[in-house]
Amino acid sequence: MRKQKPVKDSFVIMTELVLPNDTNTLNNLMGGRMMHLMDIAAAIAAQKHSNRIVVTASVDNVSFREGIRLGNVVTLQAQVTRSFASSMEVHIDVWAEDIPSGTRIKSNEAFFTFVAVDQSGRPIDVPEALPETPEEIALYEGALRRRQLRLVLAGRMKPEEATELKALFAME
Ligand SMILES: CCCCCCCCCCCCCCCC(=O)SCCNC(=O)CCNC(=O)[C@H](O)C(C)(C)COP(=O)(O)OP(=O)(O)OC[C@H]1O[C@@H](n2cnc3c(N)ncnc32)[C@H](O)[C@@H]1OP(=O)(O)O
Repeated sequence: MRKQKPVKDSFVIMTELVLPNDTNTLNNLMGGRMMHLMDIAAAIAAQKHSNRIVVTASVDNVSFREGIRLGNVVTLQAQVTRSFASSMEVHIDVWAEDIPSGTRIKSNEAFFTFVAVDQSGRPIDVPEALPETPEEIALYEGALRRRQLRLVLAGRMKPEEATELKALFAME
């Protein structure tokens, strides 16, 4: 039987200060720099779940809703939502805080997929993920649908095999 682990055991919180080297000419945090931070935080969550080396397989849509300013404190919170055979979906929330004014805004969120690999880079099975809270259960239940969508978009699944997606769009 596959080992089981509560999703909360993978929780990661990472805090960074936006410095001049991280910004564009408008003093906003550059998107690529933010993606880098998100990749690291989400990868650590996947490693905590799998106790394995992980590689980033894909990143779902990331929209930059609000610019993050020079001097802001960026907080990233990542947690595994569900695991499949060797892959894990990780949800990540990004917050920006301006400490002098006491304001804190949610900048963006995203889903990353990581694959656990052995020393030769071959995919290897990971523990099952157990959601407990209502929020964790909602993310767990949506994960199969999101997996099918990203695999179809990556050309790794035929649309007709995406049963969860078909059910979503099925008309009475
Ligand atoms: C020694 C330890 C030190 C630790 C110290 C601490 C470090 C502190 C942390 C810092 C960590 C930084 C982490 C950065 C991590 C990178 O940036 S890694 C670099 C970027 N990523 C890569 O180079 C990955 C390159 N791609 C690959 O290696 C292979 O395509 C993959 C992803 C392993 C898949 O291999 P494959 O042979 O195609 O395998 P296949 O059996 O078809 O699929 C395996 C799984 O991948 C899934 N998959 C494949 N493609 C996709 C896709 N496009 N979308 C979603 N899922 C996919 C499949 O659905 C399948 O899932 P399961 O059904 O098994 O659950």
